[in-house]
Amino acid sequence: MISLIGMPGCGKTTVGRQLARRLRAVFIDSDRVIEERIGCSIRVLFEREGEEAFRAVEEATLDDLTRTGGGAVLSTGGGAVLRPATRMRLRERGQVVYLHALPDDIYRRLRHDTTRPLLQTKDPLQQLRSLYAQRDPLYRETAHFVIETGRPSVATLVNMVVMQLELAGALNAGALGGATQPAPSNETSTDP
Ligand SMILES: Nc1ncnc2c1ncn2[C@@H]1O[C@H](COP(=O)(O)OP(=O)(O)O)[C@@H](O)[C@H]1O
Ligand SMILES: O=C(O)C1=C[C@@H](OP(=O)(O)O)[C@@H](O)[C@H](O)C1
Ligand SMILES: [Mg+2]
Repeated sequence: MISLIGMPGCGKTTVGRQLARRLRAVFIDSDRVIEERIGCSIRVLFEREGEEAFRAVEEATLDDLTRTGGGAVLSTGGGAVLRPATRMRLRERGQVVYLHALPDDIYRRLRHDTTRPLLQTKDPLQQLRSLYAQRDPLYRETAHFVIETGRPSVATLVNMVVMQLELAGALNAGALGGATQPAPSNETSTDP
C-alpha cells in the first residue's frame, strides 16, 4: 500500500487519485470510506458528536484499510497521524509519502472551502499554522518520503512520487503488499 499523508488541502486526495491511475492501482480515500460507514458527512459527525468521535472511527477505518488494502493507493485525512497506533500501522504496512505544504499555500487554496470542519474558524490561517506546528513532526516521523508541494502541478507531483518510489525499489513486485488492479472501475470512492 502507498499512503499519502499531510495537512488538509496539501493534495492527498487529488494527487492520490492520479497516482493510482498511473500505477493501475485501486484508489481509496479514507474520508470517503468513513462517510460511507457513518452514513453522513464528516462535517455533520463533527457537529453532532465532536472531533474525538471522528478520530475513533478514523483510527478503526485506517486499521482495516491498511490491513486489507494490498497494493492500493490510500489518501488519508490530515489528522490521521494524530493517533500513535495509526502512525505505526501506516508505516509498517506500506510506503508512506508526506505531501509537504506550508500553511500560507494551503490557505490560498482552501479559503473558500466549507467542507473541512477544523478550518471553519474566524482565523483559518492561524488555525493552519497551529495545526502545522503540531503535525509537521508527526508527518515526518511517519513518512518514508517527503515531497515538496508548493508550486508543482498535480501531474508533476505524481511524477515526483513515482520517481521516489522507484528509486527506493518500492514499486517492485510484492513491495506494496498486494497485486495492482486496473484503476478506473475500482475506485472505492470519489470526491464530494
Ligand atoms: N499541486 C496542486 N496545485 C494546485 N492545486 C492543487 C494541487 N493539489 C491540490 N490542489 C487543489 O487544492 C484543493 C485541496 O486538494 P485535496 O486533494 O482535496 O487536498 P487534501 O485531500 O490533502 O485535503 C483542491 O481544490 C485541489 O484541486
Ligand atoms: O486535518 C484534519 O484533521 C482533517 C482533515 C480532513 O481531510 P483532508 O486532509 O483530506 O482535508 C478530514 O479528515 C477531517 O475534516 C479532519
Ligand atoms: Mg482529502
